[in-house]
Amino acid sequence: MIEFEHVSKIYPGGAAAVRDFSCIVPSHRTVVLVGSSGSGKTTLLRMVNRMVDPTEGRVLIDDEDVRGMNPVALRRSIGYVMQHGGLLPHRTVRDNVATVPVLAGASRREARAAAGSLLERVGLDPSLGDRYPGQLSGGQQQRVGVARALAADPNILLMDEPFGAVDPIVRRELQRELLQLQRELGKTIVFVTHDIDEAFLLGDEVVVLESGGRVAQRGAPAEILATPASAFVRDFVGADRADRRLRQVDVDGARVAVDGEGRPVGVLEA
Ligand SMILES: Nc1ncnc2c1ncn2[C@@H]1O[C@H](COP(=O)(O)OP(=O)(O)OP(=O)(O)O)[C@@H](O)[C@H]1O
Repeated sequence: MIEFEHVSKIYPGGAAAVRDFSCIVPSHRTVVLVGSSGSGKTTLLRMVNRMVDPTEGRVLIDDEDVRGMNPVALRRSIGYVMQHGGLLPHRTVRDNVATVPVLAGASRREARAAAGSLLERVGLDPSLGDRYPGQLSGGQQQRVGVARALAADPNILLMDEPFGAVDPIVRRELQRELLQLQRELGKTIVFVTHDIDEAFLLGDEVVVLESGGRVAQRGAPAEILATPASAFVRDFVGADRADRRLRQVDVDGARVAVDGEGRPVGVLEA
């Protein structure tokens, strides 16, 4: 479990990036922080692995204040996936995935062998392990980023817009694969995005942020969609969007769901 307890962050000479934010991320669940640019999402995420220390408040992992933990050991024990993969360009894919386990004391041989099965797990042919990151597509690089984050078998995964830089079709694929992985692995995931559809797809709980890390609303996706807490949330989640406003029409005895513009989107089951 991760707990943000009244955290604030004021960067030197800057306004508050985050002000008095509290949130609990239960173990084995996915919490998505969603908000527009500058709402403090990355700052919050980095408080968990101490890449940023809050100016006020505390972050606890399983009831232990991260501030008392060694930052290097902490970072090695938490998986972190960044928007552009963050891969080391001069190391092969296999060595990129093996880096953290080797730093943590695994033998190079063991770690490289484990890297092969991790690549398979994220849907890559292990033969790609001998390439350099620059020789992979954007989607493949992001998969390697996920494999690398999983390499030390962390309980916690931090994901910062991990699928932001790939085209919509590959993005959809990566999202589906993450859902499948999460069903198998049950990590505690904090996922940052500015894409509300991605948030609704992946989050057990979604936290909608306004600027300064202010919580506009939190809850299960269906709750937020059904009862937006403010005009800001209603607008942000597109509650009035035609593709969100479904209704049922009867066609030849079948119940068909159509969107706000009357386009059919599916058939309702009995
Ligand atoms: N190192 C820093 N020094 C000063 N100000 C910073 C620093 N990092 C972030 N900020 C400011 O803090 C605010 C929140 O930034 P943050 O990166 O957390 O937002 P974000 O929601 O992740 O945005 P984006 O979606 O654009 O990545 C912004 O106003 C940003 O300019």
